[in-house]
Amino acid sequence: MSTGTEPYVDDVVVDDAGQQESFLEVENLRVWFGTPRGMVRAVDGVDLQLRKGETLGVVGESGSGKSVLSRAIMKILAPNARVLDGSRIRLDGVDLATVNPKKNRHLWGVDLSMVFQDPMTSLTPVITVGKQLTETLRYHLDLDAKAARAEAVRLLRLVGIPEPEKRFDQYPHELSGGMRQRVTIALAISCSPKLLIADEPTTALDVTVQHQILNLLRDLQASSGMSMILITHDLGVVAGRTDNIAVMYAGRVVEMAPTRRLFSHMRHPYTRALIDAIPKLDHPSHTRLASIPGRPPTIVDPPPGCSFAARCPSAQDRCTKETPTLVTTPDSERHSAACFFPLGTPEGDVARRRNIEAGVTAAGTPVLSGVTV
Ligand SMILES: Nc1ncnc2c1ncn2[C@@H]1O[C@H](COP(=O)(O)OP(=O)(O)OP(=O)(O)O)[C@@H](O)[C@H]1O
Repeated sequence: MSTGTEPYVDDVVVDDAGQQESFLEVENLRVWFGTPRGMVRAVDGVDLQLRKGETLGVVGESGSGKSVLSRAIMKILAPNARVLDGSRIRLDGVDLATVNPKKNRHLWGVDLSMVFQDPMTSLTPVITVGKQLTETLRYHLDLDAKAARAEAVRLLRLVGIPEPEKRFDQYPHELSGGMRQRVTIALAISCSPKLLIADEPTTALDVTVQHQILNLLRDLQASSGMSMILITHDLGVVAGRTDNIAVMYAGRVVEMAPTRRLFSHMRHPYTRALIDAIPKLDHPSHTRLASIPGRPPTIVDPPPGCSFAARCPSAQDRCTKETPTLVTTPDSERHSAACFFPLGTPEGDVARRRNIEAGVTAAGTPVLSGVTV
């Protein structure tokens, strides 16, 4: 596995072609939750960009803030959430903080749409599949009953539901889990959203159905040109299906890069640990992330320093005192990492080698056996 710094020809081409404006811009987003234990810093200074028609994968362990990030973009945060001053989310040039509650209904469905892990979150159990679709279509697109029915059947067919006329009159519980998720996708795309957020859309499904649903999302994205954020624990899911990947850890993005580049030139030791934990890279779409030794840090009043320092084989004294920010890599302006000792740099390689030889990091934590330079 190369962690060298030489630029990839493909990546340079992507960079050159990538001068178009960002469609979604998230800037210094901080979402904290008031709890009896203190302030939970679920999202703590996230910067992201997504261009029109692109798919961004957001990957990280449980609790890293992926869902809170997507809910902040959708403006559906829990009541105890506090979005801190200075946070900014712009969609197609519009600052979402300036969209008033009345206009949120237009935002949901027409501009932004979401597919959740559990289809029953988005489907109402006591209303037929067809009625749920036609109500959405009539509300947002002002279609009459006949046109809405025809469009609903077309959408059910588009998402691969057999005998859509028959399914139209069925209730969600009469469908399999995979079919229910197809219905939620039909609902989510019914008003041609500009951005679709799919939050762990296949976690509740068996492997074969997972593939079908992910491929369906990919095909719909490609044919419609919408932008998509695919949130997952599963690096295999994002490996073949995204343009860029953002790796999240403890409420922050610690690395962001074009997908191929992230796998070949990862800079952050956490990204490397995630990739190393995959048993078979040649079959990534079947592979779930293995857990990384140690536990993510507390996000209630976190100590100073890099949040990954206690688990990081490259950690130095500095990492426990100062918090690294995302810095663009010298060889690709679309690749950034938040690390004082990035992989593939002389200082990063020296730090890692020294720690491995000593068996302990300068931050005082043991380096586990099996970790390589
Ligand atoms: N309403 C809330 N009140 C307090 N803490 C919350 C609330 N919602 C989320 N959190 C906390 O915010 C952190 C980030 O949660 P989030 O659901 O975004 O993680 P995630 O990366 O999506 O994890 P998973 O993959 O398990 O869903 C977690 O520590 C979670 O417990």
